[in-house]
Amino acid sequence: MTTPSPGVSGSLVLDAEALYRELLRGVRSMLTPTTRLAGIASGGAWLAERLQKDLGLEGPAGVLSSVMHRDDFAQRGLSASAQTALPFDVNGADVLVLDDVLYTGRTIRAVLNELFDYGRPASVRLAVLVDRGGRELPVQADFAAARVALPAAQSLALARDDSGIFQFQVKEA
Ligand SMILES: O=P(O)(O)OC[C@H]1O[C@H](OP(=O)(O)OP(=O)(O)O)[C@H](O)[C@@H]1O
Ligand SMILES: O=c1cc[nH]c(=O)[nH]1
Repeated sequence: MTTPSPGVSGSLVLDAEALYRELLRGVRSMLTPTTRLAGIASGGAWLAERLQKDLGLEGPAGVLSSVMHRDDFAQRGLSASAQTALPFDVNGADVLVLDDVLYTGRTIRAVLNELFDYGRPASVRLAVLVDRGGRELPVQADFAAARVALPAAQSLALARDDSGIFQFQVKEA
């Protein structure tokens, strides 16, 4: 699955800032007056925070942690990543979940469980910077700024430099 997208060319060249601009465009087109943003810790939380500002939305974006519902909790245990913080009533909310990378879909399954611990949203949608394929669960993004086929031996994570500019870090597993 490889779809040419802004910021993606050749084997693997990802311009995270170009992808962010594409994500901003996509999320803007998805917004309704009742949409609430919630980013998945940690990469998705930075994204949601920046989108919240760039879209001129009031208050902080929500943060969702996958930690308590991960299916590999027994191996990983509690990590130091951010805790869930949802500055809105989840009951009846239209939640737009943000993440940097969608891979197996296991993180999304875990954060949906986390979200539903806080209430019963009216709707939940998902927007990501990169869908790298490799799904192990029936999960899909409503919007992906790029779709690339990445070898299982590589991992991709969003990072920020000191001035807040996004970069992708590609690591060999
Ligand atoms: O679809 P999946 O196979 O679950 O993978 C995608 C998740 O993996 C990465 O998070 P990671 O757990 O590495 O944490 P991080 O955001 O703190 O880097 C990424 O940020 C996604 O949240
Ligand atoms: O629940 C989860 C989330 C991400 N990755 C996993 O292996 N399990």
